[in-house]
Amino acid sequence: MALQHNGTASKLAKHNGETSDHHPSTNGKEEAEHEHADRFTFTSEPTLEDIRRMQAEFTDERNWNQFHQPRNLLLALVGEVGEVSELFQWRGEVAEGLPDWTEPEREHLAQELSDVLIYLVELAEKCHVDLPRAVLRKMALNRLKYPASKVHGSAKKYTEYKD
Ligand SMILES: Nc1ccn([C@H]2C[C@H](O)[C@@H](COP(=O)(O)OP(=O)(O)OP(=O)(O)O)O2)c(=O)n1
Repeated sequence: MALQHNGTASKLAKHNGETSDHHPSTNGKEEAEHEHADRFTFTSEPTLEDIRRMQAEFTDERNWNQFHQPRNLLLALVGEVGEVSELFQWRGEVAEGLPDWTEPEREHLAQELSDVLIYLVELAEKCHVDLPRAVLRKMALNRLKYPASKVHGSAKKYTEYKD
């Protein structure tokens, strides 16, 4: 299912029995503060492993594995990030949900972000990084580096905190 830009996908995901990621919090107040009634959510599939497998099938069918070494994939990834940047270029700040964007513009963005994800997943595969596991480890590190009680409401980098 295509991802949608407003509450629709969120409601649809919930309607389908899917729930968004839940991170346990220590008390109900914190929970209430973090609760965003209409926060956008993804559908749960395909997983990153599904995407890895589908892209592997795509490249195998075309005998393109010979071109998909880590460095080439990194360059392809950066190129696609550039294409995402082009869509935002010269527009000024853009509000969440991209309210002023046309449907073709939204679809173009969805395609370019998908290209980024596809190359990112394949780069991780070719570097033998188990991306879903790695992101859990990294998020755990981020939580340690930026304790909510210490940094709440501040966007300073962790090196800027005196302690
Ligand atoms: N050697 C290639 C070429 C393409 N693709 C796949 C992965 C990307 O999802 C998409 C990239 O295709 P293009 O290079 O044609 O880039 P765009 O789709 O962004 O087209 P354009 O550059 O015209 O916007 O196709 C791939 O895996 N390996």
